[in-house]
Amino acid sequence: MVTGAIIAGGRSTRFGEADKAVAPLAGTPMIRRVANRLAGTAASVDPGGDAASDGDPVVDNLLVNCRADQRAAIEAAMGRYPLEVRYVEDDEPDLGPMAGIRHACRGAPDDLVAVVACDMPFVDPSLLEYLCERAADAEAAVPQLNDEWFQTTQAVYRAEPMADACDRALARGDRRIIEPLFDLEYVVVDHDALESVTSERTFENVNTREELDRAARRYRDVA
Ligand SMILES: Nc1nc2c(ncn2[C@@H]2O[C@H](COP(=O)(O)OP(=O)(O)OP(=O)(O)O)[C@@H](O)[C@H]2O)c(=O)[nH]1
Ligand SMILES: [Mg+2]
Repeated sequence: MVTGAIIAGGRSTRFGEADKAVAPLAGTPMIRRVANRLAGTAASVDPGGDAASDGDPVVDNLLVNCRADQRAAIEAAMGRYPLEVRYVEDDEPDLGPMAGIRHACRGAPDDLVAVVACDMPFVDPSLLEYLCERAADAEAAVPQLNDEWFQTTQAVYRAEPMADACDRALARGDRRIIEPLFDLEYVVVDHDALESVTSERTFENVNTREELDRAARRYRDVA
């Protein structure tokens, strides 16, 4: 069983005043686009697009991690899902994405946690399925596009060991998102493996208004 965990506790500073998690992307809040892809829900709940998310859910439960002050807007932005959606709030804000992943792993009802940042609206469900397979005999499966860049915010973790590793890193004052990995038995999913299951678009993330506009144009193309 797998929990799909959307990490949304950031301040969206490059985006401006608004919270990018709930910003409309081609008419649908970005976080909902991410959730739709995990939940396999498409036209029925999301008129106007996202054919790419049509299909079976790749997760058994959904979880959203955010700050307490974001919660109401995010709940309003999320769709209705046949899966349970849990909300896990940061106990202390602004500790960074790794602290968000820690909360997600602590709050997940399943042993495996497929983490996706709220600003990755093109996340490919088949990649998440593949990462879950690769994590079968490990504590994490993390994509690596080139020699140094680990895609830690679109990766699969085993809930308890990852939460413990995050706690240890944070306890020694290290907030780097990569840090807990070195404490785990992790599998690197390299470029060739990635190429066989998905395209780099799955990792495209939205940081600015311009990137949101560009993503919206692409969304209309794939819908
Ligand atoms: N829980 C939690 N999540 C965070 C935090 N900072 C970033 N994130 C999430 O991590 C993911 C990647 O972070 P960024 O792309 O830097 O997003 P951001 O920090 O909101 O945006 P910027 O302020 O422009 O850097 C996004 O899904 C964010 O919501 C944090 O302090 N706590
Ligand atoms: Mg940031």
